Amino acid sequence: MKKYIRVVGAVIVNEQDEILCAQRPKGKSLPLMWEFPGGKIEAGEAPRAALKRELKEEMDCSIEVGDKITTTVHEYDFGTVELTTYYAKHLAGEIQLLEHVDMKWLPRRNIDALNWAPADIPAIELIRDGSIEK
Ligand SMILES: Nc1nc2c([nH]c(=O)n2[C@H]2C[C@H](O)[C@@H](COP(=O)(O)OP(=O)(O)OP(=O)(O)O)O2)c(=O)[nH]1
Repeated sequence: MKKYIRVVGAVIVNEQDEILCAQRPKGKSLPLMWEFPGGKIEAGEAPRAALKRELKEEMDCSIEVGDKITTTVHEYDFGTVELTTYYAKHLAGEIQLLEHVDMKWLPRRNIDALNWAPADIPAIELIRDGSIEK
């Protein structure tokens, strides 16, 4: 059976209604694709706590986690990813790229212009269309 991987992603919105997009490194799964910062939920961990931990580890910043956007399940060749996205606010700490190769703040209406990881597409459409308030 395929690995089932529970992942959380932070949709960080700034005061200009731009969204933080992060580019994955070359040497890992989904090389150079764009994603929301975040990662795997550890055993026994609450999803929002996992998101805060991952943002500290990947970008050395602290966030406030807000409303859930959506949960989607996508089958990759390396496993099945269940991705849950949450709106979040950047609270403190200059964003560092400790795991990503690039980042962009994109206006909400333009976020579908990047080459997103396939699991992210339903969330991207909801965010772009503003179906969920931040
Ligand atoms: N953080 C994050 N991961 C995503 C998104 N979309 C998506 O398909 N994923 C996938 C990529 C990875 O396979 C998995 C996230 O796990 P991770 O970030 O801890 O994994 P990784 O491949 O970088 O690291 P590793 O397992 O090789 O140590 O979920 C997303 O928007 N954000």
